[in-house]
Amino acid sequence: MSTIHLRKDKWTEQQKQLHEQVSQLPIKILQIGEGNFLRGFFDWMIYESRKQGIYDGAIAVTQPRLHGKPKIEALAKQEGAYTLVTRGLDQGKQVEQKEVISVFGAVFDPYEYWEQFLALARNESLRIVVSNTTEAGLVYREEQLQEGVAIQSFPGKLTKLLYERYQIFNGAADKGLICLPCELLERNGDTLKTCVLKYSDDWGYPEAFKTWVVEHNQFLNTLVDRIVTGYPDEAQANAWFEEWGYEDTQLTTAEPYHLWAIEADGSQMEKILPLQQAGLNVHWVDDLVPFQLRKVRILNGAHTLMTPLAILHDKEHVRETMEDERIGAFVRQTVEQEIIPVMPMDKQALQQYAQDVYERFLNPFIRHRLADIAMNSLSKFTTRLLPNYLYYMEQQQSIPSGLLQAFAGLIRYYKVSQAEAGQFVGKTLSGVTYTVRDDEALLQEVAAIWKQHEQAGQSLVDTMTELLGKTNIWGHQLAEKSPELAQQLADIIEEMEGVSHE
Ligand SMILES: NC(=O)c1ccc[n+]([C@@H]2O[C@H](COP(=O)([O-])OP(=O)(O)OC[C@H]3O[C@@H](n4cnc5c(N)ncnc54)[C@H](O)[C@@H]3O)[C@@H](O)[C@H]2O)c1
Ligand SMILES: O=P(O)(O)OC[C@@H](O)[C@@H](O)[C@H](O)[C@H](O)CO
Repeated sequence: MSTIHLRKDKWTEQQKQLHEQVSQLPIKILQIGEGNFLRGFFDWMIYESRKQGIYDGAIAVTQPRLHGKPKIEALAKQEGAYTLVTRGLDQGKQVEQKEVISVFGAVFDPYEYWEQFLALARNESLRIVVSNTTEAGLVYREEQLQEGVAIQSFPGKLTKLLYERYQIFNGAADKGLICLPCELLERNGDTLKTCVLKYSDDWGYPEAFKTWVVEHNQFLNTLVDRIVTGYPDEAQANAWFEEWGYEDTQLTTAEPYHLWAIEADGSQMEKILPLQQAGLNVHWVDDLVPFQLRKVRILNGAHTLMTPLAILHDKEHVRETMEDERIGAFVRQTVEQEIIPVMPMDKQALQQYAQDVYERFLNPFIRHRLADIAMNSLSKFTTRLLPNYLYYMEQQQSIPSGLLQAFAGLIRYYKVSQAEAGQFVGKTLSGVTYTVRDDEALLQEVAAIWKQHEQAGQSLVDTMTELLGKTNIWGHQLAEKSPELAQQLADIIEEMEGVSHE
């Protein structure tokens, strides 16, 4: 069967027209991240705005990691066009909508085409930089600046791009960019700005440049919310391809619900990015914190809570996990009794939000793979659940048993060994192999610690103590901060494994 770009006869007239136009439009947006989420969220929003004739820019999309090359190449091969299927319940009504999205005016690998990346700096139309590189990608990591060699990290690449732009336009006030990071980190815009300034210091960029960065560029704090489930299972994908008359390796699926809260002056921003005008659920707000706390702690917190444990129990999807009597109840109880009580907000509204979230998790049309959610679980646990755990301990003077259980699940999930270069595998409680995706250096560290337990006979408690001592993972010296934790985790893991105590 032919791929999507070879069967435009199967597209609607509007889709064909918008696709033909996109290569003629000025590039107004640089997108760092080719993943499912941005394609099912931001790119869809731009497409919706284009459809209504209220946005006339194209996006240059690049991948944030060297090894994302195959994906960006696959997207480029199909002329940047891909299918998005939105399925689920929308205000109680069942909806299923299929759209060929076409918003990319350039699709390229920035590592191979570094000059093309830097050339974006001199593009006068460029206004926005949008990113989603997961929490692991929005970090500062020391890097050397080498002439002609691509910067590895996302914030590093952005710094270099901004510096080029600053030089080309002599620090013109109107040439600053607006960054819209979508990474689920609290105050993601502030974090990005801090990284840019740190790289500027490292690379000896002048103070005047840093002033320009701060005064004439915007690093907006944003909070995204939409469950984007990516490529569906093979049977569903094949059934659709049969029906549509073309194949699409970049097909992605999403729920109808979407929300984007952005800390910015909406009256100004809508002139540049008319998202509210397009009828999208976008909120320009003065204070993102309430949106942030509610969503990251409850929705993402619940995902982070359930994922390692559910995978260890051979579950594959969120819905079946929520439907599982034991794990489903564990998730609800932990959210309601350990997460919500320590949040400084109206508890009743939070409990209602949690109920809505469970409904979204139970969406019968969505198959949200735990394996996808599991990516970079170490940093997610550290940013989403660990602060909650520590705060609960301090505030309530007791152990939050659900969060502790989730912590033990996380650590047991990371009982990995290196299968081949860059690939780390673990085994579920019933012995099924799974692959863990996380920062390679961290995985190596964790695998080395588990190896001492597995092969050198180190006790489980000592192994836990060593793991808890890793401040680079937890941001705290947990072994010292909470001396009893190693024993508690070891007990839970032993119980999980079915090892009886003497
Ligand atoms: N899929 C969703 O429903 C959804 C919704 C909201 C937020 N998110 C966030 O998006 C992330 C997952 O993205 P996705 O669903 O598009 O998955 P994906 O696997 O399709 O894409 C992940 C993207 O992040 C990049 N990435 C991963 N690790 C990185 C690292 N260490 N450094 C730099 N880049 C890295 C990948 O190259 C890719 O571009 C999660 O962190 C999640 O919090 C996802
Ligand atoms: O990788 P995470 O944990 O940040 O995100 C996985 C899911 O929690 C995430 O994809 C949610 O579905 C999304 O954040 C909903 O808005």
